[in-house]
Amino acid sequence: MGVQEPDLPTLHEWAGGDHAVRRLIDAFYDRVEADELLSPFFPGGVSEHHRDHVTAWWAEVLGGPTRYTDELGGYERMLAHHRDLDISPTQRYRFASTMSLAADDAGLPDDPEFRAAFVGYVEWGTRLAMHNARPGADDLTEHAPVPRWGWGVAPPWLG
Ligand code: HEM
Repeated sequence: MGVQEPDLPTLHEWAGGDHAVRRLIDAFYDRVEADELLSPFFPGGVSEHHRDHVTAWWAEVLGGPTRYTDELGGYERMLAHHRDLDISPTQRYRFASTMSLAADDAGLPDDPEFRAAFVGYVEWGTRLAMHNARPGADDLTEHAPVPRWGWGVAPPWLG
């Protein structure tokens, strides 16, 4: 999974590295904790443990360190966490649009190329999450690599 883009910075580098990804995830879950559609998924709030693990997932997806695969259980652990969550289309959309707002909160680069790649992954990932979360689903992809997202059709403007 993932397009080889050897001459380009990774999305992780462009975003500002691990610290920027952590700022994104904190901004996102701070909003989730206050959201009437999303907070019920996280009774008692979103733990440090969860924030750290999801940061590792995102850093890896964006082309950074592979800690989620190497130390945290990889795709299979992510899949296990979404099984049977029963995510509605309205909740999926709220999740995706909240990620976009969190990217602003966290001061991630706002160039159109980065944001297009970012929301492309958010749209893809949330739709897969909703699919994987159907109660009793028995047709899921059980094993896969953690995805590595790229710039797609609009690479960064490097002058
Ligand atoms: C781009 C989309 C998504 C990504 C990248 C993502 C990523 C992850 C990851 C990596 C975990 C496991 C964390 C760990 O290892 O401990 C997780 C858990 C979880 N996700 Fe997602 N997720 C996405 C979409 C969603 C959506 C749309 C919802 C609900 C609206 C959701 C709700 C949850 C919940 C409630 C857990 C924790 C479940 C538990 O602790 O048992 N996720 N997510």
